[in-house]
Amino acid sequence: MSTIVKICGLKTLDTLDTALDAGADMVGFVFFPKSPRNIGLADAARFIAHASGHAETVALVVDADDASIASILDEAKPDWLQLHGSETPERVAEIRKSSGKRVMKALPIATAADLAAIPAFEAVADRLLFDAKPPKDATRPGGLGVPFDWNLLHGVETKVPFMLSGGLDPDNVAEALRITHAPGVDVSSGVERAPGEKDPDRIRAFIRAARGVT
Ligand SMILES: O=C(O)c1ccccc1N[C@@H]1O[C@H](COP(=O)(O)O)[C@@H](O)[C@H]1O
Repeated sequence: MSTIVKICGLKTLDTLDTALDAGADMVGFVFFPKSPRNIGLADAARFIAHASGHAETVALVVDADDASIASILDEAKPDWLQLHGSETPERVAEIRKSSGKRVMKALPIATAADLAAIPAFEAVADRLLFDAKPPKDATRPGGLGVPFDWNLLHGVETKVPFMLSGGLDPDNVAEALRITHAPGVDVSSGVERAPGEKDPDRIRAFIRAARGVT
């Protein structure tokens, strides 16, 4: 089956169109003010409406409260919520139930011990996202362009599908897929020319490489 590809942190209609035309399965919009990819509700609503029917749309939030989630759902209407903070399994279950949306929970990975979180989260999420654990002084929990040791995922089986992220780019995604057999990949920094500024050529190259087309 073809690898699911998500391009995250889109902020312009042009780069959204590049991702859609290149065949992205999922497109992500970041609702986190400290991120260089943070997007306003009005733009997100416009872009999500534009992408609807062409790719699944994802709203990325970090430890968001109920009111913030409600306004994203009301105005932007994404298909998925990506929970990229330190949400507990109970909070993930609550958000999934109250939103009625599919929920992807990001799990920070640095060592094999971090995989112990899988059972609690696979019971409450529709999809897991394995991302590199951020350094303690990081200003955001993801989107840092840093990979983790993909060999940690060797032989890992999950009850719900998972995606791989963290420092992926057009040059390393094929190797990451070879090692992890991930059903899907998610990228942000690796398809940018500067933080928050997507590069159309890199978006196209990433999708080609993830699909095994060079
Ligand atoms: O992209 C961001 O700025 C971001 C902010 C806060 C949480 C997550 C964020 N991005 C997600 O992080 C991973 C890895 O990104 P990268 O490819 O290493 O830059 C990815 O899932 C993004 O969706």
